[in-house]
Amino acid sequence: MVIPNHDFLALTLLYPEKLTPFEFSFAGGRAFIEETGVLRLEPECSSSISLVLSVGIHGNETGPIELVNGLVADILEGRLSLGIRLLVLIGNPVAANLGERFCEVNLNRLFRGAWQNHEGFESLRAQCLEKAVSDFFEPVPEGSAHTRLHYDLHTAIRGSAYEMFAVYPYVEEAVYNQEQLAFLAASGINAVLLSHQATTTFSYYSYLVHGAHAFTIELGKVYSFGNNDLARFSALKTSLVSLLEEGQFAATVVSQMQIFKVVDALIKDHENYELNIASDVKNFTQFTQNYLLTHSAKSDYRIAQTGDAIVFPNVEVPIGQRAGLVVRPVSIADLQLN
Ligand SMILES: O=C(O)CCC(=O)N[C@@H](CCC(=O)O)C(=O)O
Ligand SMILES: [Zn+2]
Repeated sequence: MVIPNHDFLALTLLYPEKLTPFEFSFAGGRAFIEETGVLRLEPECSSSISLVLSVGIHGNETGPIELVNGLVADILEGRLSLGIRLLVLIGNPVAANLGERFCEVNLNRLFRGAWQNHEGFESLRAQCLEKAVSDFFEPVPEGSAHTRLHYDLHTAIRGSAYEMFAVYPYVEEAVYNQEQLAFLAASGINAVLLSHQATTTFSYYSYLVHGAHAFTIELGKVYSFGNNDLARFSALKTSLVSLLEEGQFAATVVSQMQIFKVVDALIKDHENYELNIASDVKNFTQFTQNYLLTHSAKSDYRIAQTGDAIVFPNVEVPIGQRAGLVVRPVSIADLQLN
């Protein structure tokens, strides 16, 4: 059996919950469907890079799914010659079929075993995705000369003043990887948000548990299937093609990237929690000191310093979860790079 029409996305959406594993050969390697939405591609040649490309962790974030599905078809049809190990994951096919961010619970809050506190499809899926990543990285010992990578591609609910940006998972020692930042810059990523704490996101899981260079990458605003302008991802596509074919990291100067640190996480603390911004306010919109950003029966949040900005504002979350981040620009010259 092969993937009909080499369309991994169509097969995944046809069998959104379960798929019997199968394997087949393609020019230059062997392909393994391990589960629905889980495709491992092993090149014939030896490789010192293992890359996880995950998309659709939020089901309605379709642009990255279409981008990566095109790359898979290019590999299977011989237009792209695979030179590295690759695991492609379509995260939440059930929610993708519904055009929803998630069904019962946000999948990107369920990693590092947090799925054990929940039931339903997303809980099972987080467990399945963790296993897929563990199995994929297992043959390449951590700390060897082998590079483990995980790029988790998303799109944001709102537009962004920096259209494409990456979330750098929390790094306790605050030393950031220059080669990865240069790769992101060459891929059209304009800004990087330095995470301030441990989380239960997919990229943080791969960083913490598997020692991978791992990032959540936001590729502009969310659109439904068929309505994405894939030309907007052309810089990322070019970088990914040279990584997939030659194992080379595209690079450009990082000095143009805007770096942000997190000042505060806004936690929804009451049913009537309000964000004092219009629905079309973009990510990275800045405020002046003392601006009343959030209000609830339990708390008020005022901007501490002019220039502080909002990212990921969203009050449609359960009480206790993040309703946004307040971030502050920092100079890249002040970061410790290795
Ligand atoms: O646009 C939004 O409000 C959310 C976009 C999104 O899904 N972002 C990720 C970020 C994950 C991270 O912090 O690494 C998420 O909220 O899961
Ligand atoms: Zn997302």
